[in-house]
Amino acid sequence: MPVFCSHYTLHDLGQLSQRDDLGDDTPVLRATTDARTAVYETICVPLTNNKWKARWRELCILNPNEPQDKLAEIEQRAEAWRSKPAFFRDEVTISRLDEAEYIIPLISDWLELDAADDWVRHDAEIALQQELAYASYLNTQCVILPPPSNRTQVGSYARAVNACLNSISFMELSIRVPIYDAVTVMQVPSRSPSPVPSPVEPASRFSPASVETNGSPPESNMTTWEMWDTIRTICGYHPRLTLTLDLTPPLPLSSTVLDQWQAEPVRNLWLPASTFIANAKGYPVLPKGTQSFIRDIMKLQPNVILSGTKAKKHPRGGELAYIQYVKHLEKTSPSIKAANTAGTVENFAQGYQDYLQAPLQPLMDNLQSITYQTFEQDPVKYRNYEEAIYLALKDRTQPGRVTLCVAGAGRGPLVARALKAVERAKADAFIYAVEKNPNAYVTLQERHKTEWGDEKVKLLYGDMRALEVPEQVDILISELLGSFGDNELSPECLDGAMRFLKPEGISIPASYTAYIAPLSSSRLYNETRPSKDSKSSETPYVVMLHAINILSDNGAGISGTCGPRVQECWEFEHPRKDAVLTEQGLPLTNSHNVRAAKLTFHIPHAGVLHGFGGYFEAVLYGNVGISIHPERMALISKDMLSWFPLFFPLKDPLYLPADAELTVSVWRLTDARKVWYEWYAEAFLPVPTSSVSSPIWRDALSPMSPSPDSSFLSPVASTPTIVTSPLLDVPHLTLEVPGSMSMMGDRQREGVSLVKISQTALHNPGGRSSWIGL
Ligand SMILES: C[S@@+](CC[C@H](N)C(=O)[O-])C[C@H]1O[C@@H](n2cnc3c(N)ncnc32)[C@H](O)[C@@H]1O
Repeated sequence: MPVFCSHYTLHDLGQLSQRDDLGDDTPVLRATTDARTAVYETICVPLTNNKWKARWRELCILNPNEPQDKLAEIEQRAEAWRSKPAFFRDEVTISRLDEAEYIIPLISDWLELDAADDWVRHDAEIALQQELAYASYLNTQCVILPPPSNRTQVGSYARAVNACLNSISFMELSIRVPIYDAVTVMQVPSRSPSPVPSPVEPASRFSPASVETNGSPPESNMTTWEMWDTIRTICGYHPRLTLTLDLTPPLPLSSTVLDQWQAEPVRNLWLPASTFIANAKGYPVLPKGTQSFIRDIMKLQPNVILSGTKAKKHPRGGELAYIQYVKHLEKTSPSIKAANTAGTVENFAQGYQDYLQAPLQPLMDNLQSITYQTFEQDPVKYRNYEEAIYLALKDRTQPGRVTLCVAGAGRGPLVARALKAVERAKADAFIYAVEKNPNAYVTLQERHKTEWGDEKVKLLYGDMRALEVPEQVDILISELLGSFGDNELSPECLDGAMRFLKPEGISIPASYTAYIAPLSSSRLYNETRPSKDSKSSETPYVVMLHAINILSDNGAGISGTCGPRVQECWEFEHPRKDAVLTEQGLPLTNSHNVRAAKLTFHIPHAGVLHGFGGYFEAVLYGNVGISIHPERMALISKDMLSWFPLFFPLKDPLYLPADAELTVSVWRLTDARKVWYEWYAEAFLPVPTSSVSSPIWRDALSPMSPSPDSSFLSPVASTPTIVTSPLLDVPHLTLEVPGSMSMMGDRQREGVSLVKISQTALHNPGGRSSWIGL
C-alpha cells in the first residue's frame, strides 16, 4: 500500500507557530498531528530554514565589494565551518527527536551541487554532507534531494551524491526528478544566492553567476530520464539511491515515453495541487494522461507526497479531496486490481515480483512434492491440456482402442485429466504413465491403486529416453516445458520418447516457440550484477517480471528492418522428422536441437538495456495452446500460473539512444552432457548515408540464422563500425525489398546506414556459468 504524505513548507510551519493553541507542541509536531488526523501517514518538511540558508550564503558566497578585512574575517569563519560543519539549533526545523518520527525531510533546495562555479559546488557538497549527517542522526529512513538544474554539471551533482551514499549508512537518498522534460539548462542557476556583483579574479567562488563562458560544455538537451540515468550510473546503481518523481510538469502527448519510469526505483511521487484541474463541479481531478500514468506507476507502490493542498486552489472538496482522488486512482489501477483478485497471476505472484529463482532442472533433479503442488494449483494449464486431449480423441477416425502415454507424469494430474478427456470423448482408451522421479512414483502408485486401476492405467518407472514401453501409443502427452519452452530439455526428452509414438501418432504439445524482448530494469540489474558473483550475470533466471520496461516497439525502425516488440527465437515441433536415428530409434547426436537466432528490435525512446525477457508459447493440439508471451497470454491462456518468464541478464547495462536498432543474438547449444544458452547484443543508430564515408558491407547470410533478413555481420574491429541495413545487403548492392517490407517507406531506407554504437560481451560462452544437465 502506498503511504500518503503531506508537504509542509516553511511558510506553513511559520503559520502553525503563530497558533494560540500550540501548547507544548512544536510546529512540526502539530503539523504531524494535523496530517495524521486528516488520513496522511507522514509529513514532508524542509530540514533546514532560512537562517541556515543565510549563514551558508554569508560564508560561501562572497561579495567582492566588501572591505578586505571583512572578507578575511568571513573567510576565517567559513574555514572554521568547513573544518567542522554543524548547525545551530535555530537553523533546523526539527530540533527534538520526537519530531522526527513521521517525517520525510527535504534537503535544502537551494544547495547547488551542480553549480557551474567550482567553489559553490564544493561548499554545497559540504553542506549536503552536513544535512545528511543530521538527518541520519535523526534516524530518518529516507531524505529527498533537490533536482539537478544545471544539466551540464549533472556529473558533478552525481559525484557528490555518490560520495554521500558511500559515507552515510542505511539512509535512502531519493532524488527529486521532474517526470518530463521541463527543466531547462541554466546558464545562471535559478537557485543561486542573491545577485552578486561581477566576479573578481582569481576567486571564482565569488560569483556563481559568472560561469559557463569559456570552454564550458554546450547546452545539453538531455531528457529528465537521461539526467536520472547519468546520476544513477555514476552512483553505480546504488541500492539506496531512489527517485522522487515530480509530477509538476505537464505530461507529454505520447505516454510510451513515460514507460521508462516503470523500470526505475520510484520511491515517491511528488504531486502538487497545481497539477490538478477542476472538474465540472469544481472538484480537483487530474488530466487523463496523468491519471493513467499514476494508475500504471501504482504497481511500484510509491509513497504519494501531496503538496500545496492547503492553498484552496480548487473551488470544491477542500484539502482532503486530493488524497481521496489519488486513493481512487490507486484502487482502480489495473495492477492493484489484478493483485487483489483471486485467481490472477498477479495475485498468485504476491511476494515473487522481481524475485530471481534458478530455473528447475526436472531432468537432473527430482522435484519436491511442494513443487508439484504449486504446479497443480494452476487452473488453466490442466484445463487446456484436457481440452487438447479431448479434441485429439474426437478427431480420431480409426476405430478401436486408443492408447495414450503421459511422459513425465509427476504426481499424476495429467493422467487424471487424460482420463476425464477419455470419459468426455466416450473413447475406449488405455493410458501409460511414465515417471523417473522415484518419490513422485510412490504417489503415482497410490493414485493408481486408489483411483485409476489396472484396466485404465499402467505405470512405468524410468527415464523416457531409455525405458521400454509395451506398445506404441496414439497420443503422447507431456509437459516438460520451461519458461523459454525448451529450457527444461523437453526436446531432448521427447526425442527419447518418440520411439513409443506410432508413426502417425500425435504429440501434445505439437510445438513450442521461444520469444525474447529487450528489457530495462534497474532492480534486476542490481540483483544479477557481476559484483555479487561472476556467474550471476550469465545465468537465466525465472522471475515474475514487475518493475520492468520492454524497450522495443512494433515499429520497423528507420532502416525498415526491425521486427515486432517481442520476437520469436525458434521453434521445436513434435513428432520431429529431421533427426538421424539409431537402430533403437534414438538420435545419434543432439545437433538437431541446436538453435540460433539473430533478431533486430526498434528502440523508440532512449533507455538502458539490462537484459532480455524470455517467454514461450506452445500449441498443445489444434487451436488449444498455452502462452506466457506478454501480448498473447491473455488471449491463449489467461490466468495461467505455472510459468513466470525467464530473464537473461547483461553484465553491463547498454545505453540505447532513441531510434536505435538493437540486434540480439541468442544460441541454444549442446554437447554430450549439457545444454546451454549464449547471448550478446549490438546497438546501431541509423544515419543518412551522406554522413557515412565508406560503409562496410556485410557478408553473406549465416547458415545458422533462421530468418535471413534479420542477420548481421559479426562485429568488426574499428569503432564506430558502419554496416548497412540487412535489406540493403543483397548481391550487387541493389535495393530489393521483399514483398512484406515494400510497404515500409523506401524513401526512409534509401540513404540510411546503420552506425554501430555499442556492444555487450558474449554471455555464458561454453555454458561456463549456467547449463542444464542432460
Ligand atoms: C514439469 S513436471 C510435470 C509433471 C506433471 N505432468 C504435471 O503436469 O504436473 C515434469 C515431470 O517430468 C519428469 N521427467 C522429466 N524428464 C523425464 C524423463 N526423461 N523421463 C521421465 N520423466 C521425466 C519429472 O520428474 C517431472 O515429474
